[in-house]
Amino acid sequence: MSEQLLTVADSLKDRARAALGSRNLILVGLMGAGKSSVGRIVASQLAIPFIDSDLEIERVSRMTIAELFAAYGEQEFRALEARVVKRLLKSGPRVVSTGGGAFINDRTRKHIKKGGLSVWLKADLDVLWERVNKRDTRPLLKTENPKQTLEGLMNARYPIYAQADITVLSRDVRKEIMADEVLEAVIEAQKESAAS
Ligand SMILES: Nc1ncnc2c1ncn2[C@@H]1O[C@H](COP(=O)(O)OP(=O)(O)OP(=O)(O)O)[C@@H](O)[C@H]1O
Ligand SMILES: O=C(O)C1=C[C@@H](O)[C@@H](O)[C@H](O)C1
Ligand SMILES: [Mg+2]
Repeated sequence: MSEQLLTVADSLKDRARAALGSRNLILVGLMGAGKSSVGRIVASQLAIPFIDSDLEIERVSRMTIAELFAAYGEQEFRALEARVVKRLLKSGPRVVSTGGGAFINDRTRKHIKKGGLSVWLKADLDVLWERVNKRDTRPLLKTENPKQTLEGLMNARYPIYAQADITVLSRDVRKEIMADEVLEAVIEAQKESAAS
């Protein structure tokens, strides 16, 4: 990388870090959108802690998400998710990647709206399907036609994800590029809110 390009990359991180301040950055969106993998890179670029709410739920419960769904059902899982997300957002700055249904739950969405800047990683069906069909760990997709189920979730959830502060299109490009686009969007959002 040339010296000039290095400077541009550094200033992107620095400017995004300054724009975020002490707020949390919370990634929302459907399964496979890249919340966990892109979130981890964004946190490392900003040099702030990264936490994945699904992993935190598994850590505190000492069960996998699939086990939690099987043992207690989705409603109990959502109640636990709401408590965990609320706690994770108590202090900042952090990057918090949420589970796909977190922002859809009214209680959890309130915690997210109050707890920082939310970013929806929005992807189309084929991108999501290409990514999620490789693993069968997601309880909501254990259906006869998981691609159709995913499409149904998109239709039901996209109007709600659209309430996030920022939307970034999650495409078939390298995760590092997606992370840079999130940083750029954070800077833009701060400029817009300062101007209004
Ligand atoms: N930009 C990308 N390019 C290629 N592969 C990607 C990209 N983003 C994510 N992936 C891959 O897609 C899969 C799903 O990504 P990830 O786990 O980050 O999604 P998620 O939004 O956290 O999903 P979930 O809601 O199920 O936790 C992973 O295997 C990841 O490596
Ligand atoms: O989209 C969803 O509702 C979910 C997504 C995953 O991240 C997990 O939180 C769980 O499998 C539920
Ligand atoms: Mg994830």
